Amino acid sequence: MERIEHRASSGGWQDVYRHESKVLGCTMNFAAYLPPQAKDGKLPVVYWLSGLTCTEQNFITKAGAQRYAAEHGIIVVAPDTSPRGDDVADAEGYDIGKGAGFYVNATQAPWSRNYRMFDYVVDELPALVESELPASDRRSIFGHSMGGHGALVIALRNPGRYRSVSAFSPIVAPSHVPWGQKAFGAYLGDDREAWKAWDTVELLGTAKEKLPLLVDQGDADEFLGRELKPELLQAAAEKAGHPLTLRMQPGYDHSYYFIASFVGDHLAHHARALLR
Ligand SMILES: N[C@@H](CCC(=O)N[C@@H](CSC=O)C(=O)NCC(=O)O)C(=O)O
Repeated sequence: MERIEHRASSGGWQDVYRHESKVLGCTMNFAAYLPPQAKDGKLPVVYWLSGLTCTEQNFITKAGAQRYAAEHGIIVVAPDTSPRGDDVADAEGYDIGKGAGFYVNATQAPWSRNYRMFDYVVDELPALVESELPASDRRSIFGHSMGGHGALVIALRNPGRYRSVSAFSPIVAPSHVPWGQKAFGAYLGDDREAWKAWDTVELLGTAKEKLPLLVDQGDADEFLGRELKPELLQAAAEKAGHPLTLRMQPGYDHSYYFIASFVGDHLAHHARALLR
């Protein structure tokens, strides 16, 4: 892999790397914040998954996470949100195609050729990070909106792989909301049974590991009633006896101003799990 950005930040380094992804069949960028402690040995890693329209840049330039990662001594890795490049399938609209990979493994043409973000985030990216950076195999995961959905689904489908999970304004029931129905119909096809394996509220009923979920949701979020529906997560967690801390945050919208306001709490949550 090649380092394409290298900036001093909070005593460490905010880097961006470029590499050839075998899983996605294209060239990908990902961001990695290396705190000052990284010069002394391997550190745990928190993976951040961004939302619709994002690249690896949104989180590193808007969330202000570097100072908290430096305080705790954890690496933060933020991948792009879809495969990229001129040969990769795309479609009209910000909520499908490039920038909208939904962290699934697509089964339908033309998407199935490149859109395998689940395998990329779960396997290929950590293998690369843990071999090329001073990173251990202690992992946590969090994300926002489409990326919050991705973080929750990935943690629930991979018991034992992550020490903690959290989300900002996640799409908790993609099978039941317009963003998810559009993406899943395209990437996974019309059989709604196949969608259940990629839907947090469905997965909670059969989860093998009761990893506690931390979720922050702004009550002034413009997508709250139509796309996010945290009440469905609350009901599913209660029914399954799955530990959930759902914090409704008064006055906050869907933006990175919201994420920046609480990212310190989320990194403290992950540091407690990763460093004990
Ligand atoms: N109206 C926007 C819709 C896209 C948007 O709001 N994207 C969010 C994530 S939404 C769910 O995944 C985002 O993180 N945007 C990037 C940012 O830096 O704020 C549009 O049309 O673009």
